[in-house]
Amino acid sequence: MAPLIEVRGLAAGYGTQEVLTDVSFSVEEGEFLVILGPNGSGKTTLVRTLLGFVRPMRGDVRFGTKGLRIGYVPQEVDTRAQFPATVEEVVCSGLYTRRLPRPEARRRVDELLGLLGIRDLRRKRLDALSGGQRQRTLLARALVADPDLLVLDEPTGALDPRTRECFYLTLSDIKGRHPVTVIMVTHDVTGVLPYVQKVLLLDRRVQFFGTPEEFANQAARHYFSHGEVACD
Ligand SMILES: Nc1ncnc2c1ncn2[C@@H]1O[C@H](COP(=O)(O)OP(=O)(O)OP(=O)(O)O)[C@@H](O)[C@H]1O
Repeated sequence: MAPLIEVRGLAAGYGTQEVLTDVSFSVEEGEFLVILGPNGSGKTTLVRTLLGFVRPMRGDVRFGTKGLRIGYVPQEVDTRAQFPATVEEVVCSGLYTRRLPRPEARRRVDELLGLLGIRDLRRKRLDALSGGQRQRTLLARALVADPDLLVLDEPTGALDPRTRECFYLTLSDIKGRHPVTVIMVTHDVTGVLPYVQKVLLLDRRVQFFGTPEEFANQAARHYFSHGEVACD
């Protein structure tokens, strides 16, 4: 069977500036891939290229399935910004493109609120939540449309280690119930490794691509010795 996503010889960037060079890797259906790398190494650029927001300069991104449904949680920019919508409204907005009958939409929103442990917060405004609660809301919004692929760009950046662990556990639980492929960018190297099947270490080019076990044996020492984990 063809991989869900296959990236071959990809070069991408902005204007004439090439940020990514010769990037190749693949993601199988149902896998959890984590993208690691120092600040400015091109992780967000790679994610934005996969999503079609940045056009490849060379090479290509191939999807094994047509009409793939994608849920996306972008990098959090301003955690204190005013956001006058409730948790329920934000989660519901993930269904705008789905044209579901109202009872079905309500059922899905309620299921996700329950799964992510934020049902009690449904009438609260997004800007009145803690970082962890807000990330759960955004994850629920991405999941409510039942995506085949979930793309998360540093979803745990603002979370303390315990809340982060909780986030990964919730994600694993959801992956156990819904067959979803996950691609996640993070600086939390040690925390995320137990939950993933593949690791991509990026520094404008692919420095490593393989299993977490291979990463721990071959690449992690090099990565830590360069102090990259310090950016976390
Ligand atoms: N919209 C843009 N226009 C021009 N250059 C950009 C743009 N976005 C990112 N860049 C540049 O591309 C390079 C890679 O940035 P990118 O955000 O992909 O890295 P990153 O690995 O996600 O970084 P971080 O870990 O800090 O989030 C940087 O040099 C950045 O300045």
